[in-house]
Amino acid sequence: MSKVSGNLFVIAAPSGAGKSSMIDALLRRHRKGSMQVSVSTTTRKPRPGEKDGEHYFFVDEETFLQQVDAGNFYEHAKVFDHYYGTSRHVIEDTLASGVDVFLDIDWQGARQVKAAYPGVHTVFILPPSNAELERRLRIRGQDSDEVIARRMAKAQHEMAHYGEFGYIIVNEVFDDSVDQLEHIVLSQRLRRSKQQIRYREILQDLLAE
Ligand SMILES: Nc1nc2c(ncn2[C@@H]2O[C@H](COP(=O)(O)OP(=O)(O)O)[C@@H](O)[C@H]2O)c(=O)[nH]1
Ligand SMILES: Nc1ncnc2c1ncn2[C@@H]1O[C@H](COP(=O)(O)OP(=O)(O)O)[C@@H](O)[C@H]1O
Repeated sequence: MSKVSGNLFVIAAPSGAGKSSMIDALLRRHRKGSMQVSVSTTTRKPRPGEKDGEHYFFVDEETFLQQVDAGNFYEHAKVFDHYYGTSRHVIEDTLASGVDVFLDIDWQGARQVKAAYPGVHTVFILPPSNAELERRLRIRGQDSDEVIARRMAKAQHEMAHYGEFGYIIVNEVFDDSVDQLEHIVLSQRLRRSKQQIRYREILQDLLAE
């Protein structure tokens, strides 16, 4: 029988809640390549320090829409002013190779993935308070006051959809939050491999008769 396939996780959060730091910390705990974050394609411009193919694949709008027409995206959405999409073949090939995949996407993308792939596990990360969210956006030091005010307003839209997610993590104490995320990922992996072993046993019995 084929190898146990990877699990698919959607991880969403308002900007500044700590999602990237948590995913990075989890990947550092599991360096053997058993988990990976999908790199999305976007029409937004790269920020200083962002590398094409590492943070995003940066394309213009025409190229993005051609890729939509060609069916290259597993899901795509316009998030405020820009298009974002998840590459179909990367997801399918990576999962088939037994690696768990994390999608860092917004609530609109999460809805599409749930419809296309009912086995997906969805996680929403919340900050402990609005004041702490704003503080984290400030300590990150990337944005002006105006951009921070915009992100805080966007956060309200994003957080309104928390109820559509299967798991909620309130990222208060950082290491505890990474533990919770790790627990979700590893327990789903164990569940899947147990299931697969059980199927194997049943099939062996059935085919032997
Ligand atoms: N639907 C969808 N959303 C995405 C994708 N990639 C990124 N996003 C979301 O787009 C939003 C903006 O991301 P980004 O431009 O990196 O800005 P920031 O997260 O606000 O710093 C975030 O909510 C991301 O989770 C994708 O492939 N599909
Ligand atoms: N639990 C936490 N307590 C305090 N600071 C945190 C916590 N989690 C993340 N941070 C900090 O908050 C800022 C935003 O985190 P980041 O991972 O960039 O957020 P996101 O990817 O959700 O936009 C970073 O400076 C990060 O170090």
